[in-house]
Amino acid sequence: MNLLRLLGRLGPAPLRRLVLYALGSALFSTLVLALVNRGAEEIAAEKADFVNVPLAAAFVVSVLLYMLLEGRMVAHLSADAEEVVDTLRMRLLDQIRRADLWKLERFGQTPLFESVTQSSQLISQNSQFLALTVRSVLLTGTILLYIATISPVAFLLIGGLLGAGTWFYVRLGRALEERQRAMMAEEASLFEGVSDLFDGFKEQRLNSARSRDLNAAFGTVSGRTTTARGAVHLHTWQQFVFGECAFNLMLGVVVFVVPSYSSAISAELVKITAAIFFMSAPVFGLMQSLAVMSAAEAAAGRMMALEGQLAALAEAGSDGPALPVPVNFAELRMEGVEFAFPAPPGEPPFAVGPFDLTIRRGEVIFITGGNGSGKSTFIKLLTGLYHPLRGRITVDGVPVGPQRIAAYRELMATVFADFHLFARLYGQDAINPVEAAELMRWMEMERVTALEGDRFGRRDLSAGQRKRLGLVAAILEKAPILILDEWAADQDPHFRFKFYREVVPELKRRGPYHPWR
Ligand SMILES: Nc1ncnc2c1ncn2[C@@H]1O[C@H](COP(=O)(O)OP(=O)(O)OP(=O)(O)O)[C@@H](O)[C@H]1O
Repeated sequence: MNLLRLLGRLGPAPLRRLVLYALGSALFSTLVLALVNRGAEEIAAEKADFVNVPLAAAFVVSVLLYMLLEGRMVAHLSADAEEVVDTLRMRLLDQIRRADLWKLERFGQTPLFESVTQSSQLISQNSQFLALTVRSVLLTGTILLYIATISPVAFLLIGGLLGAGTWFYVRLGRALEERQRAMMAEEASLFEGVSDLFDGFKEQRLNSARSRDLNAAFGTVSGRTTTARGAVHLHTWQQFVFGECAFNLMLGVVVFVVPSYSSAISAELVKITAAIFFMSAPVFGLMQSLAVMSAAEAAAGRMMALEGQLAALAEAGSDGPALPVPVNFAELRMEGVEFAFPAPPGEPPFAVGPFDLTIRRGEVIFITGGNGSGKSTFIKLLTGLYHPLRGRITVDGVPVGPQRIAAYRELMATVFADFHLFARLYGQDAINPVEAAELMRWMEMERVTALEGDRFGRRDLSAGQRKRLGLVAAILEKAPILILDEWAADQDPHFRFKFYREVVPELKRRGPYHPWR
């Protein structure tokens, strides 16, 4: 069981606690049944109405203890489930954070979004059903043992019938899992469709034919999702009806068939029948919770599988001890650096390099080339985000291997062509407000927004304005190397002129550490 495996990650205590509470609750629940049977037996024997006070008191105490243990079990399990989901979610986010860019780009975003949001929510919402499952299994077991004390033959018979019913039920459950997997795949396509609609909202709004066509494609995916969901609901219901019929059949066999063959059972038939009725609560509860929990089970399986897949996205050699690179370096060198994207079927791969290049401290370098010539790919290689297939990068002659790559990247502040402006300037603790205000003025942004602490007041800005904030943030990083990918492309003619004639020369003159005030 994936959920139990997941819970086991917190150590043995939560599982032990779950089983102990469930066992206690099952024992007191069975005691309630035994006391009711005993009371009924006494009334039948005395042939008179009377209250056996100690028996009634034991009954009340058993009910109270059963309720107390049940409440404790669910409370602990919910807290443990939240903890384990939180731990796993943070681990997945950590793995994503430290993944190799190139491998992550190929992996895609959909399974990551799904796991971090939908799957973790499914597990949190349905954790109490795990408690119900464990308690129901144990309660069914303790009632069977109670039946064994009344009649071993009935115990063997009911146990055998329950075993056979469970076997069929589990087989049906496997088919349900298949249908759930198909449903999840359709839901992932639906999710991609919604993302597409948002990303291309303007384009579809401007062209009615495109909008209709998109809607038709969306309708197909939505229809397939509905069919897949319908199949899951139908199968869940069929499985439940099968379980219910099988249980009632068992009751019928015990009451109508067995007495004709075994006088041993006939004598205790009322008590056994009462026990079977009592057993219906945990058995139906179990069927219900298994049906609800199968989605959470599958979600737990997906999250744990994703953990394994993300482990494969980790950067090679990133686990070793981190080594430094010279921060006050004189030169950075690319020696025979080559890289290639895997080729689409029937096409040659796109390859760049070999690059042989020396960049000296204080130099300004422009990289030019046509669209698709590989400028951004080169920058990803230069920043150490992509790893060369061949060749190496050195800093003052020190090769940047896997153990120095983290320190090497720290040398760079960047504004990529598709840069992202974070809600906060994460990682910049000591922002000088005077410097920040001066840079905002230089970027002609002081009337638009301001840096308030480590946040820009507004982020709903034009592409060119956002790039100017990106440049402010990058300069404030005070890294030895500043890399700007098509920075001026989004700027108006006035600021583009200022950028090339004033900003770049001034950045070169001052260097990274000169205060801005
Ligand atoms: N993640 C990727 N997977 C496969 N191929 C890619 C990937 N990223 C880029 N490419 C391919 O690499 C080539 C170079 O892309 P790159 O973005 O480096 O060009 P560029 O010079 O920056 O172009 P532009 O001036 O248009 O921004 C393109 O043909 C592109 O299809």
